Amino acid sequence: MKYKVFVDGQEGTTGLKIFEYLAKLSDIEVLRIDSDKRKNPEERSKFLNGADIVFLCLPDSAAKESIELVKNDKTRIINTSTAFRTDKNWAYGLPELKNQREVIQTASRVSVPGCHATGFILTIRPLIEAGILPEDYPVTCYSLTGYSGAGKSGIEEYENSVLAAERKLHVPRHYALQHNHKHIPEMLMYSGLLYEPLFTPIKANYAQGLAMSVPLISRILPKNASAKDVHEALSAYFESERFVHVMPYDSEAYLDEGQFMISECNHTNRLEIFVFGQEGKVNIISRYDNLGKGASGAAVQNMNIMLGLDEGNSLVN
Ligand SMILES: NC(=O)C1=CN([C@@H]2O[C@H](COP(=O)(O)OP(=O)(O)OC[C@H]3O[C@@H](n4cnc5c(N)ncnc54)[C@H](OP(=O)(O)O)[C@@H]3O)[C@@H](O)[C@H]2O)C=CC1
Ligand SMILES: CC(=O)N[C@@H](CCC(=O)OP(=O)(O)O)C(=O)O
Repeated sequence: MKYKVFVDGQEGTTGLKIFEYLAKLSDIEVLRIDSDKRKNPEERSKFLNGADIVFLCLPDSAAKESIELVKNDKTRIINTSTAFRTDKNWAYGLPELKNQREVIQTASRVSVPGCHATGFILTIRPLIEAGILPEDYPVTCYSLTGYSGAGKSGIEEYENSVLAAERKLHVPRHYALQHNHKHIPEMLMYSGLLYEPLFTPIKANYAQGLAMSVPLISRILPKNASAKDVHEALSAYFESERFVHVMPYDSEAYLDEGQFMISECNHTNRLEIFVFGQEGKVNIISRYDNLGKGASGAAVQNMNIMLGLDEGNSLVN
């Protein structure tokens, strides 16, 4: 028997990428809604209720509408938007967190983590659990991302040369400077921190690839923990993970003339964590594809877990 899968938002950035992954799977029958009816609630309702698994790849408001349209107990939902990530009735789809795989396996509602939140939580939570980072540490972090994270309209701004020139988009931009980025609530809830991190995202003129950087200062860590201690704790936590890899300590060999390469995980579901450090200063950088482990890849990984399939199905090249 094949599982029936419907992608609500099939023509958007995340939806299209999920389709690419699903096309490689033989256990899946993809249900396709007519393009001109894709926003018609009545038509969507038939697909939503006829599927075993639904991916919601929609703006928050439309995702909430889809949930209202599901009238049975059978359809299991994977939502890529921010709408339900801190809702206790939804499982948080980050299987690399301790015991989270088991939660996802049996859940009927799973939220795919936000792209910035993914690298942040995977950096902070293991360090708190290892007793290296106190839960009240005043964490700051910044993330450099490609513009595809902004969806169709955001991509259009950058790829339409007239619009891009008008808005001077050739240079990087800080945003959410009022400390109001939509990922902060989930970053707080799942990192184990007591207080919100001070988070600054930066969007730049390239399509794909994200690097989340978290600096730490040893002298305010318990036992003056060093970069090497941080590296050891993260390596132990992710030791047996397939998609999260802690790279060799102080990985000069992975730099290009001393400079970090953001896009090396593009078109994969891989997330790589680097720890750099010197004289009591620790810099942890995770890099991944915002459309891979930051969105569509993570969504498909969750589906594989929910259906009891091999977790890497269609995700490993
Ligand atoms: N891009 C990324 O890197 C990431 C995105 N996300 C989240 O995933 C969700 C989807 O994002 P993304 O794919 O980038 O967004 P896009 O804007 O690229 O795509 C959204 C799709 O939803 C469709 N849509 C809008 N309203 C409705 C509706 N009422 N009924 C049915 N379809 C509708 C749009 O239609 P139309 O084709 O007419 O525009 C579009 O095809 C968002 O909530 C986003 O925040 C999450 C992680 C990363
Ligand atoms: C470049 C860009 O604009 N990125 C988006 C995040 C993309 C993402 O992860 O959005 P969801 O929370 O909806 O999943 C942003 O920072 O708002």
